Amino acid sequence: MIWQFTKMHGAGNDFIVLDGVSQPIEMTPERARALAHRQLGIGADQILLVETPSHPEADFRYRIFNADGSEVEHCGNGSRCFVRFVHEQRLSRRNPLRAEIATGLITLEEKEDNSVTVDMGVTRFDPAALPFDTEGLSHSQEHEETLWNLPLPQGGMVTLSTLAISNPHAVLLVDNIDTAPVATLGPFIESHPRFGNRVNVGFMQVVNRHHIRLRVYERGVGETLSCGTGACAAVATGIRRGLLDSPVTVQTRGGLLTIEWNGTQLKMTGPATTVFSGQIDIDKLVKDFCLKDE
Ligand SMILES: N[C@H](CCC[C@H](N)C(=O)O)C(=O)O
Repeated sequence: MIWQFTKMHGAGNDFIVLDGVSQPIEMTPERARALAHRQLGIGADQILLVETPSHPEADFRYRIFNADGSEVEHCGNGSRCFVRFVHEQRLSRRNPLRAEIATGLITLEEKEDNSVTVDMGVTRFDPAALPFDTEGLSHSQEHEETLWNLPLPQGGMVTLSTLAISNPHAVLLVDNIDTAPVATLGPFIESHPRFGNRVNVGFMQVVNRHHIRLRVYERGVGETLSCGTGACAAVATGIRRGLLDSPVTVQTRGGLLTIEWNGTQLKMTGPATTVFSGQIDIDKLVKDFCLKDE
């Protein structure tokens, strides 16, 4: 079966976007892994699927698959590409759009300056929202935020805060993201047994009260150039810790995002870029992909 696709990125976080409204797309973990594979497939951090909604107030359903094939609750950078794609493909001229995600509705708007603003939906701070097993962990309180101390295998511990921007996030404060142990601590925390659905891991450096630098080791992918929900998680955590004031510029390796948070409403503004469109024989791709030695 031939699928039309469009390759896009939001601040360097890259996606394969599929129109599941005009063409019959049945996504499986294996198909997502094959499409996202950097050598054997098209290559991407996530696959974004546009579908007809089931929610009466939504214009479209927005589904997200990580490079490891896992389907997840939200993708912030992807949501900006989602609305750009819907408009460019003339699936709708409505602006702003309402998209149905796993935990409810989000509102997406293309701005005059070509940026995109997204109302990111529900933000929850209780460990059960992730889920995160805090049994037996020491913790401290910093302003509104609870900081958990996670023991490290080699001794010592790492302090993190946790929240759900629909998807699960753990955020660590570091002095300098360029020397942060993202490659070691990232995977250790991402698949730590205390995180029942795994977790995205953000390393945040506070530059001033309106500016942070951020690196994210993403669940199901690894380190990406940028993570939209990770930027939201870092800013919400920083504000609750009394370190930041809204709005905050989030400097990622892939570009700048602006996050506004008033304690309930979380808004993200940033770029969305279309790189190229193409088509692929999905059955042949999966067949070839399965031949590789793993
Ligand atoms: N890896 C994330 C999904 C993509 C999030 C990120 N690409 C963003 O822009 O929010 C997760 O497993 O929850």
